[in-house]
Amino acid sequence: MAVRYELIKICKQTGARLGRLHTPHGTIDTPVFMPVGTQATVKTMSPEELKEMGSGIILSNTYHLFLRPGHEIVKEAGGLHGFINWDRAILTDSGGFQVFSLSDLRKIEEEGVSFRSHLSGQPLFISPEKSIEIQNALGADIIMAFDECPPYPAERRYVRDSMDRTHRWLKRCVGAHQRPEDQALFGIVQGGMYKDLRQESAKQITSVELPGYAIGGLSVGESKDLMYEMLEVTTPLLPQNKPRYLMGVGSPDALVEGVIRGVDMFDCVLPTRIARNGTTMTSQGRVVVRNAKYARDFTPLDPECDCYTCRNYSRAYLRHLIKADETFGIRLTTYHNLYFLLRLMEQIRQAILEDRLQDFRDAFFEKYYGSDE
Ligand SMILES: C=CCOC(=O)Nc1nc2cc3[nH]c(NC)nc3cc2c(=O)[nH]1
Ligand SMILES: [Zn+2]
Repeated sequence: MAVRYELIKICKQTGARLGRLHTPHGTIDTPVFMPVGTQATVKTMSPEELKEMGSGIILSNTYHLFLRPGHEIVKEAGGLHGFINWDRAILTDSGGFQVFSLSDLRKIEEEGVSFRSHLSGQPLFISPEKSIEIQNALGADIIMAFDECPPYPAERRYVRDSMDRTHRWLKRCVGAHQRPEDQALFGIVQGGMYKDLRQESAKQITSVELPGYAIGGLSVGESKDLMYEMLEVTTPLLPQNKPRYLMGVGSPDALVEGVIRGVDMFDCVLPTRIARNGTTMTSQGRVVVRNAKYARDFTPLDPECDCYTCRNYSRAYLRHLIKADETFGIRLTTYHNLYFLLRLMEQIRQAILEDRLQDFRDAFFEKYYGSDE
């Protein structure tokens, strides 16, 4: 079995799950936040720093690596693990979402998706079989089925036709997968913002026996309340003994609320993306450290954080580096933001263990958002 999920405990206050994900590259405690390394690197972080902050699994994007350097080169390097010198777990997406969101899409049809490279403009084509071929070459421990994430908002008819095709594509992915014993293929539930379609998609996707299931089509511009509503009708239909992965979600509130609604795995570019413009997440809420008010603030970024950044540097220094566009500055804010989210997940896991996740949520929201959101 490539990837095995072990359910450890269910929080009596919320129903949230504490688990362990056993993979060929180590065991990961869940709920887990996965740093995103789009082009085979978590921007500005070394593998050693990611290990130091406790990350056991990172994400890389199939679309980007297919375009550059090409999956054959990565395969010759020994797969992604050899290429990036990371001996812990890796998850790759199927390329679906990036094709729709990055390239100038030409056509979606039963066979696959035609598009132009956002780098060279050259016409390209990805099918479920091609996506699996690329992911088999990249060698990630967890790979994703090729799906369509419908735009938001979208007509019911469009969502229904798209999700039916995603179900047909899943079967083609299973058929094309060459290494199921080494790489765990996850299916992806769709259904847009239509509760009945979500339930039907969950039933269709879970009718295919797989090591894990993802909840797609969310965090695409809908309100958080609508996203939570869709989670509430979807996760109860997913098998308890398999991991649930909510893609593209990573703000502190959405992580806590997602765990409370039965999600085990998350990924998001937010912490690394906002770090690059000097915005950080701290125990007292967001601190935009590039703001003038921090020019003479010689205190740590987050007084409650024991990360490398907070132990060694002041807000004034971080502000200076960011303003001066010094690379070291975004390394320090990136390190802290990732550390903050990984520590938040640790606190969430502890709260589940002690059956007090709702209390933790309320206290955390009060401190981070200043009001009970
Ligand atoms: C990324 C891991 C594996 O995902 C896939 O291979 N396909 C896929 N990716 C998504 C990514 C998303 N990001 C957001 N918001 C930032 N929403 C997303 C929705 C999807 C989705 O429906 N499908
Ligand atoms: Zn810190």
